[in-house]
Amino acid sequence: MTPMMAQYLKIKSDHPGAILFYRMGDFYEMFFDDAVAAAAALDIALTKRGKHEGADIPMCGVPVHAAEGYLLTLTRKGFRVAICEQLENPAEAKKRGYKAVVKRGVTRVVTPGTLTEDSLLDARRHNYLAAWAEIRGTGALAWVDISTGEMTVAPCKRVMLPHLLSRLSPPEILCPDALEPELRGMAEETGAALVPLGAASFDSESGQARLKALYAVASLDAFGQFDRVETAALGALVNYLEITQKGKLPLIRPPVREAPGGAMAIDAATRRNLEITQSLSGGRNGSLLATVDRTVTAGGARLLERRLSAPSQDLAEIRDRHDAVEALLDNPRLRDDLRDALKRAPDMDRALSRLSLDRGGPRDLTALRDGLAQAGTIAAMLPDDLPERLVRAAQDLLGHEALTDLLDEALVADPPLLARDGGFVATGYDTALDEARTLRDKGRGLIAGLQAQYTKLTGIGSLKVKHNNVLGYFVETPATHSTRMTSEPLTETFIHRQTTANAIRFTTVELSELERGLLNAGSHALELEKQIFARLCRACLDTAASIGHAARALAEIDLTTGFADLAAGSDWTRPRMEDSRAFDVRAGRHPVVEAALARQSGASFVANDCALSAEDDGAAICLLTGPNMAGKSTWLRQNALIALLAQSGAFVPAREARIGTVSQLFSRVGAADDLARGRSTFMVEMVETAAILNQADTRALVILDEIGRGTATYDGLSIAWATLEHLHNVNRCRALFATHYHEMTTLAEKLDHASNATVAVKDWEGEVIFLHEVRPGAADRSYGVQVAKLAGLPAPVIARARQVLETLEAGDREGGKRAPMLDDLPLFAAPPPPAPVVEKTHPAVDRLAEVQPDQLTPIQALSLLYELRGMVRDG
Ligand SMILES: Nc1ncnc2c1ncn2[C@@H]1O[C@H](COP(=O)(O)OP(=O)(O)OP(=O)(O)O)[C@@H](O)[C@H]1O
Repeated sequence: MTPMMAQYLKIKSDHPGAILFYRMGDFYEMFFDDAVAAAAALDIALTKRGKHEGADIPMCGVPVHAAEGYLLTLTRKGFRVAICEQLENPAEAKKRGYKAVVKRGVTRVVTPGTLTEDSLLDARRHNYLAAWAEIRGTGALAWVDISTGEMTVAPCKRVMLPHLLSRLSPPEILCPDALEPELRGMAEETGAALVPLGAASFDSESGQARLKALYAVASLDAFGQFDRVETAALGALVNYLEITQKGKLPLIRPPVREAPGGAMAIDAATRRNLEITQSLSGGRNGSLLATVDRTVTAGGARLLERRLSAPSQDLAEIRDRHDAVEALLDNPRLRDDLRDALKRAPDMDRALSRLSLDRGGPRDLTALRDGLAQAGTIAAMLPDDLPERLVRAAQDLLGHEALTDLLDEALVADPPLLARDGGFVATGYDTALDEARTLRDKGRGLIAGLQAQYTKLTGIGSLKVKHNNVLGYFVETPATHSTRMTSEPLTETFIHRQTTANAIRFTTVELSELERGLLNAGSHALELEKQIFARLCRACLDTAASIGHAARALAEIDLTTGFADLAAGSDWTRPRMEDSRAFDVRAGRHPVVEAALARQSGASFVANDCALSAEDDGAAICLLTGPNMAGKSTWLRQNALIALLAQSGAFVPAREARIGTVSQLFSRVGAADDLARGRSTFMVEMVETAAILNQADTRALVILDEIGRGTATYDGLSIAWATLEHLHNVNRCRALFATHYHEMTTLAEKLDHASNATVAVKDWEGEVIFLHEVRPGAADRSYGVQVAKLAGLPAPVIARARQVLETLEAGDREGGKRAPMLDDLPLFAAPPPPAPVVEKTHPAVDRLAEVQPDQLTPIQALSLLYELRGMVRDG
């Protein structure tokens, strides 16, 4: 075995669960199974290199300069990648002996939850790493976004874990290895990679020690009270970061404990149904988030996603948010100015995080310089008679003059991406650097001057002084001059280096000396720039906490301005929030459907009321019936979204709204297939309904859309019936219930707190016209057949359906004789012949058909002729 392969195998054995990117010069190489897996995942060529134990060693590689793209693909596919770098250059290794292998070591393990590079992240979304801990039946989930430094922990029961995961969608979840089998299915459902760790990672005592060390504090009390299981989850996160970042810990803000009951509870199915951050087709387009997003900064966009994913239940907090939106709504000039200024504020959170991990570049420094300068400008724009929330944000933006002055003085306006090549420190900032640069530039000038000197000496006009990475500086002439150049007296000056097909290359003593001087000056300048870079990074990291506050304040101002802009542009209103169980919306609209209608056809959305206030300790249930396509689902969802938007801090698409805070939001749609989970349509529907009936409290808002439709009519009706009774009598919550079972409308008479509503349509010459108006009362019929006709079902099928429907309805009228009547309808009767296409004939032809020529007098015949001609002329 070669010494290099021995080194590879040793390093690989320390990282069994990751693909090892083994640095060899300008490439990261992969070997053995890693190579096979990576070649398939990355669609690159699999080759071989040497033999191990008699068999070929599979190998593949990616160029270092393009590695980020490949890392992205691998992490998206759920792989972890250990980056193994050369820790010395080959010359240093050679000093140890001819056969010495270059020292290598893993500098970082790239995993889906620990990304920081802009190119690997979506700027407008969070990227969370989560850890689940359990101690004697109590559980806690902790999560951190290392690209922004936010870390949170929440106590959580195991049954509620899927809901929390669906809110955060972390790409990677850590868990104690003993729990892995139980959690695997759950992780797969959320699309996360599950990483089992040994029990030691989750030990609460060591967790506490790790956290204390991280924040350099003697006790965690200053950050709040964390119980054992919460400390265990937080400690596991920190431990994992230590392992993957190889001791270089990112900047992490003190953990925030999310109290149970702080956020409106929304489970995974509800999130899917309401298409809050993702549409049913999977993308962001068509979601509520995409429709209401008017933010102009990445931080603002991330905050919006957080707020919509976890609306508040805290009345004071919600009113506070609305106050701020209202103030900016009333001040359009200020709003426009703020938005213009915010557009120029870079993403400081992510820049800071990269700097803390030594992964930053000069552009991260200028992001902080420009961001903090912009923060100052924005603070100056905010008058101090604004609501408390905005005044507080304005204060957080201030106080960074010293750092901005420093960065301003030290950096050029548009620096290069990497610190490696230098060229980012401004002239005039550091005298030693300026001198080194002058020397370097002078050297370049002198070398350029040599060309003229040598042209004169040789008399060869085409002689050039050139540079490449292999030879450095050299003199080149066309090959035709080779004899002259390699004979006396020119050989006294020119030393031959290389002959190519067309040219011949030389060096000279003078050129080499100048080059050495230039290289020395150049590397000295570079060294100085690197030192300055490190100093500037330290200066930024020393004030990291207050930069973080400024970044958060910018996000808050951006979100508030965005909400105000949305309210102004879309005619939204401030909801009146109460500590009650009111739900009274006047002229409400569905923001996403309204926007889609405006985009597609320019049609306007019909606004509808919803009076669903619950009194005393009773329920408030509205049973909605109405034809297919009338707008039932739209109405149901728009009311859920109005509650969600209101508690997120936004205004709502309605003329007026009075809402008592909602604790839990549930939304279910009957019968959506879930083949991936191997459950039948109906099973899914029932599991989800059961979850609501078991959990909904009196402050919940429940939306059930055609529950029961996935089974036979009578079973479905019975289940829907019993479900509604349970919601009314036991859960006693606010609920909207849409159904096609008209039989259920009688329930409204039987139950005290239930009412009927319907969506109006007009029947016009057998065609259905949708009015989209929700009114009190029950629907008379479904118009399913008419809707089917609109959808283009073949005419014979429609005709047959009408026939069946009439028979069934006749049976109903005669008192439940449904079955016998159906028997009368031969099931396999030949389909009725297609209705003959009746072409409308001209009235003149009809008139002519009536004529009996034998009974006409000549005069009558003549006048008939005139009459017919008249009819034809009139058209
Ligand atoms: N208030 C409204 N104003 C204008 N158009 C509307 C309104 N409500 C719904 N629509 C339009 O009608 C379409 C159908 O609405 P929706 O899906 O809510 O009907 P539905 O009654 O639930 O139908 P089904 O019973 O077949 O599921 C929507 O896609 C939308 O284009």
